[in-house]
Amino acid sequence: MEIGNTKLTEISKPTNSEAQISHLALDIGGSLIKLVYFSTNSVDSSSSSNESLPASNGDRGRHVLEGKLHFAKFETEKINDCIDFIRSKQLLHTGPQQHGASGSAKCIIKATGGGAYKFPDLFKEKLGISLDKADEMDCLVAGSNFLLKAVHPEAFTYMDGQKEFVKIDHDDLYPYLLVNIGSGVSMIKVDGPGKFERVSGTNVGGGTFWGLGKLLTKCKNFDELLELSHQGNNRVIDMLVGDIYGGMDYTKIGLISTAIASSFSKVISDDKELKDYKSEDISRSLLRMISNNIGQISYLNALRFGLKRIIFAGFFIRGHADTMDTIAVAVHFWSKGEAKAMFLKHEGFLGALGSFMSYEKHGFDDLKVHQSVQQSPAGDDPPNGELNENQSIDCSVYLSQ
Ligand SMILES: Nc1ncnc2c1ncn2[C@@H]1O[C@H](COP(=O)(O)OP(=O)(O)O)[C@@H](O)[C@H]1O
Ligand SMILES: CC(C)(COP(=O)(O)O)[C@@H](O)C(=O)NCCC(=O)O
Repeated sequence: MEIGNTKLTEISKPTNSEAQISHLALDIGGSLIKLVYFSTNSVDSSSSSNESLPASNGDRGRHVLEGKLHFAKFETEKINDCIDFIRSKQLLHTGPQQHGASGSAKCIIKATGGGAYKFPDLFKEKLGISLDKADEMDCLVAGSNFLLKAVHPEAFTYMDGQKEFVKIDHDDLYPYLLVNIGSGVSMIKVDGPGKFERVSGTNVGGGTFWGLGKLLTKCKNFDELLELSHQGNNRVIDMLVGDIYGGMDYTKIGLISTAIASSFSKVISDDKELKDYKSEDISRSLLRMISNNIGQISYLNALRFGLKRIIFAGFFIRGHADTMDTIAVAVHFWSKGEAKAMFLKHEGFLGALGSFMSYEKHGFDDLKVHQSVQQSPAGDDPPNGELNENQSIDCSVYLSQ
């Protein structure tokens, strides 16, 4: 299936049997840098590679590269690790160059996110590359549409600890609400390819969870904080409806006794200090507070525009059961089951994928990317049951001659 017309430059032929890496694109966010790059073993030639692909009339006479899309991420504060990675993987060796120009032509890499504005000099100085900026919202939407249309299994619902993959009907994809939970949160109404409006956002996002968590616990990294929340009990910190109503539900307004009436409020009446609370409990309360709040604001925005499908993405989610459960329950509760929360396997890479695909608008060749994509390996989740958002994607890149 053709997903986009991507204009990139030609890729130099491999000199050995090693994978050739090319077409690097970046999303440099407030918290994390995300990389997407393509690698191939087979560089064609129109004849040989085309034979191995489902030949449609429009594909005849094109060069075809079969390979994989790879994903990687780094903390933005450790940007030098990212630069070392790009250097060590030789991600720039076969990167985009001006068509017809010599190897010494300017090396340009597509980049989105705030860091594309903040760090151009660093990339120039350390790697000799220029960052070509792609708009963050454009990229998020392009990446989301790509994943929803071309990758299966990718989108799933999560309810009562069960994830269920959803095959999306291409004719029934739009409109939907895209909620990207990064450092902050953007809510985007998507009406079609490249047709969207950022309708809302909130500054209480993934960065808030990590920032407050770092202050209130001894956690040294995000994953540790997230992991702790698994073992925590938020009832120690949060005031529940039952705490206020003597153990009873408030049935008239639809609140059961175990619903959180007020996040963190139990600590007010406790004669305790921060050190007396377990990090596990703090982490869990924090995670539920932030996730529930985002779920509720998302639902309200879906309601504003009559949207039934809400796609949640961004690295805050991390395929984490409690996060997804809280968001899904919030959407279900507030919409009385009318709206559905959906999540993505490659949740954190929407911007980077969109950045990758944005070469079409600024390249020099008429190179087209057809992403006939399967998961690699075929749709299996890793044995520990965790969703592996870093899983590579098999695909084919078609270059017009
Ligand atoms: N290793 C990590 N370090 C920091 N934050 C992480 C990490 N993994 C996940 N996160 C969460 O993901 C958020 C960033 O998500 P992301 O979609 O990459 O947004 P941004 O583009 O703002 O960097 C962080 O605010 C934090 O909640
Ligand atoms: C400014 C941002 C688009 C930057 O994206 P991020 O790095 O957080 O992924 C995002 O943080 C955001 O939408 N913040 C919410 C701002 C608001 O609507 O109040």
